[in-house]
Amino acid sequence: MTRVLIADDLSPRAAEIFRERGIEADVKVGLSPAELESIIAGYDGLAVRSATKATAKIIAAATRLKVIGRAGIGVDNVDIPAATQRGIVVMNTPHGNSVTTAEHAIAMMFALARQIPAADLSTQAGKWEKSRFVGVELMGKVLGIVGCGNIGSIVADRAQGLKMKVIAFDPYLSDDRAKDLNVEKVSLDQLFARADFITLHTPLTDGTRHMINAGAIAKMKPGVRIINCARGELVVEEDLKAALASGQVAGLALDVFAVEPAKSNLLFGSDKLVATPHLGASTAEAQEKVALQVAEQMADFLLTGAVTNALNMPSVTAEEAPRLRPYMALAQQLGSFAGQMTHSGLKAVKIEYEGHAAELNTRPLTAVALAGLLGPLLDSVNMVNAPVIARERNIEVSEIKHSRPSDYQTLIRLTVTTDRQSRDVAGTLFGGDKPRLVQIKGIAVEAELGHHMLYVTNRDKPGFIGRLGTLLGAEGVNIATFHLGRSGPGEDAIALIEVDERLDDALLARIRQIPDVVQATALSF
Ligand SMILES: NC(=O)C1=CN([C@@H]2O[C@H](COP(=O)(O)OP(=O)(O)OC[C@H]3O[C@@H](n4cnc5c(N)ncnc54)[C@H](O)[C@@H]3O)[C@@H](O)[C@H]2O)C=CC1
Ligand SMILES: O=C(O)C(=O)COP(=O)(O)O
Repeated sequence: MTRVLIADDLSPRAAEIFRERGIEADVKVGLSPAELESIIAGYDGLAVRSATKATAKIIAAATRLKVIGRAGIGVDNVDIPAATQRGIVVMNTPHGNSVTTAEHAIAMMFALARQIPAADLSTQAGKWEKSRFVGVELMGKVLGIVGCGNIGSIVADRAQGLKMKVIAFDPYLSDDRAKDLNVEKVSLDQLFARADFITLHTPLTDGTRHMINAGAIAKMKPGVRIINCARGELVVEEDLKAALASGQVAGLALDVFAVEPAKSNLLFGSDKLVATPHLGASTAEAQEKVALQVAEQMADFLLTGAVTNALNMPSVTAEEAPRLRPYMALAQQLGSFAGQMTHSGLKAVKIEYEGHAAELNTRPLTAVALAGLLGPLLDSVNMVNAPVIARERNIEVSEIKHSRPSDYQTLIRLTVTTDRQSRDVAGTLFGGDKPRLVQIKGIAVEAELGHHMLYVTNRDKPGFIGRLGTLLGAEGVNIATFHLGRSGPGEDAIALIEVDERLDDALLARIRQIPDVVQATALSF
């Protein structure tokens, strides 16, 4: 039975959905890394929020795992390269909590502007310090948004409703999108120089880690207020502490910390700090949405092969998945056929799609063809890691969709170039769903690939088929199907023979001794 582990505090909807779809769901929140490592081998799926760290060590122990689902946005707690290497799909729910998180950033901005947490404490302590808590108005102030993606854009929209002037730094924000958002695109230095409030909404990456450091703070407007509802490590906490002390930063609102859970932190204790315990995504609405989305996405993938919001493989919609399935089988077989024939250094792979195949979402097909190709050469290859492995090994991969008419209604052709030669193999679907090889090295055949095959190339001479059949019969090899092709009378010929068991090397050597045989190979599919 398919089994999923829910390792963080997800809405109960997630477990319900898994169970409704026939997947066993274990909810085990608060496992230590060692506990998680010791049980993860029993699961096909792992659902997390930000607390569980899916490290390379955990992933190495996850021998059965196929998918990690993040009920939320940030995936910095998942070692994606390690997951990819092991062929595990990593998916998130990119929109489910963005409004909620943007609203938290706006709430934090108000909390800073009017010192609401400190005023609340003082008032409830019976102090009535009206003159201590004089705030600043937001209208007309400049809000600098660093990272204007899903959440940043919603913050921009809400801030405009408050009549703030919104400027943004985001290297990937297009001019058109900035115009649509009514946001002024600026450089990071301009943003630092002009903003009264700065709010961070980038992912944590090597490029964004510690971007708010002493050097950056020095470029900011004196008295700036900073809000971070993205990731703790975007800032250098020590530098912010110094800036709060000097007054360069007048207020700081943090929802996220370098080390979480932040039971203690060097910034704690300042009345200029407003802190929340990573609550950005924590509303009933957002949690319901992300739990539902992640469970649906993971169940779809585990049960149907549909891929939504994956960070390390191309998407396959639920409608496409059944249509792509026979093509996946064909692409895998073509790749595997070529891979089993390839013994020297692979240099390039070309995958061509003709007819109906050219109208499909071909990226997953290319990925599966690569997996088929690399599978016989390497351990643990699947469609998730095959494109990465090909890239790492400098194998040039090209994908071509032909709009020209084809002899076949649908055709996939794989051309593999090695140090020594180029070899191509093409296949189609008979009756819409049955994979058939129709061309090998330019020679037409019509072969269904069985579990065990014998592939022979020979010169087309009378008597060859009889001699081969006699030898196989004498050795007690049962022939299931026999397919022949030749480029012309007396020219190159091929035979693809389905046999009940894989032929051993001794028998292959004897087949190679039959006059006119060029090559004999046992293939398994
Ligand atoms: N506090 C919380 O509970 C939550 C925190 N988050 C955090 O918020 C982050 C952003 O989420 P979304 O807006 O949905 O992601 P997104 O991917 O839609 O937007 C991120 C934006 O950052 C930009 N960016 C990347 N590198 C940059 C750089 N060096 N400088 C400036 N901009 C850069 C990207 O171009 C993109 O537009 C997440 O990665 C996550 O870490 C998300 C949800 C809840
Ligand atoms: O979605 C995100 O990126 C978040 O940071 C939310 O984290 P959480 O699911 O609340 O632990």
